[in-house]
Amino acid sequence: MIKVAICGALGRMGQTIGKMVDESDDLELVGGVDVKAGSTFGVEVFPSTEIEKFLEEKKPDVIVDFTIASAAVGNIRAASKHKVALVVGTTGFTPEQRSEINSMIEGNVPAVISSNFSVGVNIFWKLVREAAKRLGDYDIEVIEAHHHFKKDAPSGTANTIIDIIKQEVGDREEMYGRKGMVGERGNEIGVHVIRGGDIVGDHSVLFAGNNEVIELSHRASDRAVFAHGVLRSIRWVYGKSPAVYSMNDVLNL
Ligand SMILES: NC(=O)C1=CN([C@@H]2O[C@H](COP(=O)(O)OP(=O)(O)OC[C@H]3O[C@@H](n4cnc5c(N)ncnc54)[C@H](O)[C@@H]3O)[C@@H](O)[C@H]2O)C=CC1
Ligand SMILES: O=C(O)C1=N[C@H](C(=O)O)C[C@H](O)C1
Repeated sequence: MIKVAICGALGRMGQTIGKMVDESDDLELVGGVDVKAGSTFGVEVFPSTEIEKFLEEKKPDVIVDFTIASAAVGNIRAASKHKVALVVGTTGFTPEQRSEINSMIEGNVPAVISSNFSVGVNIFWKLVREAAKRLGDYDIEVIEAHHHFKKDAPSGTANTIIDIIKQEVGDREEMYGRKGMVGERGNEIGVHVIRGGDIVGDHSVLFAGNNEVIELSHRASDRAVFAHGVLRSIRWVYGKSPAVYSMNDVLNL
């Protein structure tokens, strides 16, 4: 059995992942960490101030982090110090935070980091790359929509979409919305963020040219789609060599 712990255990994703781990035959949920102590699926949740005590007592094989960027950096630091493998889904990192995370992980622990653990989104990203390779002269717009409670914008998935597009078409300015007399469109990437209701996670990319538009879209209907990818990543990362990995490694894409 692989021993699993969850940082953000009492959150939306923490609860979804915890349920799936609890129901699995080969993974054991040994505990969680959250802002306040509590319990989840019959195991203890330690307060975030006691994460090192938690790691020393529960000795997980893999720790999953779905918290908030400012917290995840500290959680990853503790896991790396205690040589615990990582699966990190938290988004909203600054470039500086991402660089610090990579340096803490390299040489210490194996870690799968992804802004989106859905298999479908990882295939969607490949389709976006193929389209961007061939439609660089089209006007490109990125749209994402999420639930009322999401704290970061644009989504980590949308940021990954933008990174992929830039890798294929070259560096372009990002234009977050438009208002007033903005004049003729420039060679920017338009980015539009929708927040409302209980939208799980929708992403679209428009390639708009003369007389045609190609639209690529992905829609998540339940957080279980992310949790499935997380469990695949837990099973994959266990025993791997220390390095930063992505879902491309887990899915062999
Ligand atoms: N990569 C992916 O596939 C996905 C990523 N996410 C990302 O996961 C993160 C969490 O999303 P949700 O679960 O919806 O948020 P949430 O707000 O429901 O849960 C976050 C949890 O982390 C806890 N927390 C805050 N600081 C902490 C700390 N220092 N230590 C431990 N726990 C702490 C909060 O109390 C809360 O329970 C967000 O960044 C979101 O963008 C969400 C879904 C899928
Ligand atoms: O906060 C969420 O809910 C999600 N966040 C991730 C992101 O920021 O891309 C992944 C998914 O879209 C759900």
